[in-house]
Amino acid sequence: MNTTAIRATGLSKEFKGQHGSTVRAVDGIDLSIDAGEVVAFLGPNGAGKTTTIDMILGLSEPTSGSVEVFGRPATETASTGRVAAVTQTGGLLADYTVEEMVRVVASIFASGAPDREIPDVADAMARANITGIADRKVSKCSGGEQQRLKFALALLPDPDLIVLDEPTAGMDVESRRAFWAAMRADAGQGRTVLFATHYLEEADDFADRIVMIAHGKVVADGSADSIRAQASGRTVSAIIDDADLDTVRVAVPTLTDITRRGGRAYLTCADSDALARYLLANTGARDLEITAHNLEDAFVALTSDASDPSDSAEPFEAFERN
Ligand SMILES: Nc1ncnc2c1ncn2[C@@H]1O[C@H](COP(=O)(O)OP(=O)(O)OP(=O)(O)O)[C@@H](O)[C@H]1O
Repeated sequence: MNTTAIRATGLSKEFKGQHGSTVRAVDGIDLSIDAGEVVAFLGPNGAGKTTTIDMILGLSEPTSGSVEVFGRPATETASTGRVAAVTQTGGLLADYTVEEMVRVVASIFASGAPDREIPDVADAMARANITGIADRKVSKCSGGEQQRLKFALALLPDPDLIVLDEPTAGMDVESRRAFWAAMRADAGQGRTVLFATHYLEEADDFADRIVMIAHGKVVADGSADSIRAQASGRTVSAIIDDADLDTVRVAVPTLTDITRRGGRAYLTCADSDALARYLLANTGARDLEITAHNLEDAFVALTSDASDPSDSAEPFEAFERN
């Protein structure tokens, strides 16, 4: 049986805005995350990711609704050492070396909870891939190295849940890759991982499940593949003549788009299987190809559906692979 790591019910958070207005940063989120899942919170700027994460970490209280972590209110679980966080900024001492920093935090853990196992400094450093920079001053570490150091610190209490708020924001491609390589090496060992990101490919590459958030609401939830399909179906392309295309238009009312490019027709439809069957059985269409829309298409479609016209949130950031 799966254990539930995080359960949010009607989770909402309001802030006071300018001129007495109210900002509803999180707007009725229902979410259940099982222990061992690796989940990405994907959403544009201002979507409500950080506000939700802060409530999961017990750093702020919901205005309404609730969030439980391992079956207890998030604010209680926060003090148990079962949850650790990697934040974007702060938390490091510039004059220490990397290893000194890890040892200091490990000793704080050891003295604060004598009944817990003594943190294994060497193991946390190896997992976060910072053993090779053990003697480097924190102030001399790149942004990516500092994030890996924070990751090592987060691993010290051997938490059951690790929460990362845009851990690779502002990193170059190499640093981002090294960070995720360290994360990946640690995943798959039963730890629950929740990370917020703007980067579509990061969510696609690393998460088992993507929870897409826009305007404080969950607009899609599933594997990257299911979100691609959910957003706008699939495209069926084929070599087909105009007369056959006319019959398809009439016979398949769920067709949403037809374009012609380079001798092929591209047909978009919610039920690509039914469309393909029709084309093969009733027309002279040949060389059929069915392609899922990419995650960027899905992201734009889903977040713009939930959009507030007065809001000018950036859509997303592309992720450079090379
Ligand atoms: N302390 C606060 N006071 C007032 N408004 C706030 C506060 N914190 C967040 N907000 C607003 O709540 C909304 C959600 O913000 P949040 O930081 O959770 O989004 P986000 O998805 O994490 O964005 P980003 O990707 O830019 O970090 C935004 O409109 C933001 O301006």
